[in-house]
Amino acid sequence: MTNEKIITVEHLEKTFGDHRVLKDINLEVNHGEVLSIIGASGSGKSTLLRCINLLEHPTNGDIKFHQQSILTSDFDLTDYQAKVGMVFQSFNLFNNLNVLENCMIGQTTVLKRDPAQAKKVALEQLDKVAMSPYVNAKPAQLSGGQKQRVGIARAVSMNPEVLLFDEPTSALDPEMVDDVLDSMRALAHTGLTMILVTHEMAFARDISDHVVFMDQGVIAEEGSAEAIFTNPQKERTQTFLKRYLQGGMR
Ligand SMILES: Nc1ncnc2c1ncn2[C@@H]1O[C@H](COP(=O)(O)OP(=O)(O)OP(=O)(O)O)[C@@H](O)[C@H]1O
Repeated sequence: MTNEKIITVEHLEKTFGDHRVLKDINLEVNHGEVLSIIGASGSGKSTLLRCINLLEHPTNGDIKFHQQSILTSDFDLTDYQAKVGMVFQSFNLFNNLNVLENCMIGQTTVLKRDPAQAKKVALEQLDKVAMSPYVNAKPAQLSGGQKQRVGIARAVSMNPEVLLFDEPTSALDPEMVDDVLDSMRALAHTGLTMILVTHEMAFARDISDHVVFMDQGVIAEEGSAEAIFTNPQKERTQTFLKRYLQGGMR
């Protein structure tokens, strides 16, 4: 990890109708950092992540990528969304394409890589998530965990600077979760900058450099994984984590 800021969120607000979902969010993510965003359901975690890659447009405030606002009219959104990839809870694979094609299409259309190069990269990344035997399979033939590992291989094939994960294991059967977490752990060890929204507390504690606890649209507490999980200062954080422990923390 370095002190080079990749993403900076300043006074971010997001409102849906008259529902203020995000209130004055401020955040910095450094190169090589793994940031986990935790918090109760509905606290605004996914909305924050979706604002960071502009799947949602912020109502107020700013988001900077390498110190440059991503909200200006001349900002190259396609380029940004290639550099800041996303792994979705619901996989978002193309059902009519096979596994290999799913991992090639962004490379050939957005990055303009030639198909041979795109295939080489896709096969390397599929191998890393143990999906090489399934290159010709269609998504419908795969388990949820397998689909998510393809989702990770597809995202990494784009050679992103930052990878966002929006609850990547919450749609999976419990026995599939560990394989996906192992793939994410391996990625974190490569030094990739990662921001994840997760309900997997033990995993977040294990791999995060920085943890943000959200409550009702605000960052209620943030700090190192050690500080948040072993010595939370705010009562809201303590209550949230206690509830998780009682529910059987993974
Ligand atoms: N497109 C939308 N239109 C209206 N309200 C929305 C929209 N997206 C999110 N919300 C609302 O914003 C609030 C925060 O949702 P969000 O999905 O960000 O929470 P979360 O912390 O990620 O929750 P979970 O852990 O359950 O996924 C919720 O009340 C949700 O209903």
